[in-house]
Amino acid sequence: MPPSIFARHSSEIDWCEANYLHSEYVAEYYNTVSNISFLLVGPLMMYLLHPYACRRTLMVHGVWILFIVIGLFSIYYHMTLSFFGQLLDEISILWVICLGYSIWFPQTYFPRFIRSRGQFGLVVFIIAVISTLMSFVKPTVNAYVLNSITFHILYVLVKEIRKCTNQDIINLAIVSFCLWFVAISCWLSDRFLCNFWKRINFCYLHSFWHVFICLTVGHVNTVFAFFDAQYEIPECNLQVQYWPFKSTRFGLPYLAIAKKKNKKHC
Ligand SMILES: CCCCCCCC/C=C\CCCCCCCC(=O)N[C@@H](CO)[C@H](O)/C=C/CCCCCCCCCCCCC
Ligand SMILES: [Ca+2]
Ligand SMILES: [Zn+2]
Repeated sequence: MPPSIFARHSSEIDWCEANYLHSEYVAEYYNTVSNISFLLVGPLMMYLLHPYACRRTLMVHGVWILFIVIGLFSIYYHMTLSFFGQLLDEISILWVICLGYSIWFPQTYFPRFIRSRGQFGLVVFIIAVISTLMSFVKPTVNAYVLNSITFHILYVLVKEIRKCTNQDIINLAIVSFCLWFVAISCWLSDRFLCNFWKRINFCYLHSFWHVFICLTVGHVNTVFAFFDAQYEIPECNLQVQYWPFKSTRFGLPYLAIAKKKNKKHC
């Protein structure tokens, strides 16, 4: 009988960190614990982006709720290394990317046959359903396909940054790129250079990936939310602020809507 998809180690991927070293219940301890970053950043971004979400769409909160879900599924996956955990982790990433695209993908790049953001969202939804079904076909390639979507995000980012004159946003885009570069280097290195890391007894790069990709998403989201707000809610006064030190450029960035007189707030 084939092993159950819920069985421990039924996933075909085993990350570099040694298994069951710190607990008999948790396969990869640091890879599991590092997902706390998703559970912290998700609710915090929901709180910080509430004024923007009220003005633009409450679906923005959906992205961060799914972000928390990624963290929870990733905890389950690294605790068990089960095939079911792997699929939950990857499918939740797919859906948060799709929701992100349907909210923030700039209208100027919509294909010609699409006439509104609603139609675009429907097309993205259909692609998400088809991709979810396809993710069962060859699960080993899922993570690579998901990572390659980043190149399309980068392409759109570069096109928008070329038109941008706001130096804060340009800096934020550069920081986002650097964070992503560190994140993907950790992911690839953990995947392909594990023997080297084992030799120097440092097998924690996948947990670093969790933290850096979490920070990348917080940063790049602020850049796309800024572009989007310029197009979609031009009447609003936009400001990039940082948590917890509002007036510095250090911390977690978010898009704030500066209050204007005679405008209704939710
Ligand atoms: C118009 C653009 C909209 C942009 C929306 C971007 C929304 C991205 C949201 C969330 C992605 C979070 C991914 C976290 C993964 C955590 C779980 C994990 O580690 N899973 C691994 C197994 O444990 C698995 O192997 C990873 C698979 C690949 C994930 C690919 C993530 C792509 C993230 C894109 C980030 C944008 C970078 C932009 C660079 C400047
Ligand atoms: Ca392992
Ligand atoms: Zn992971």
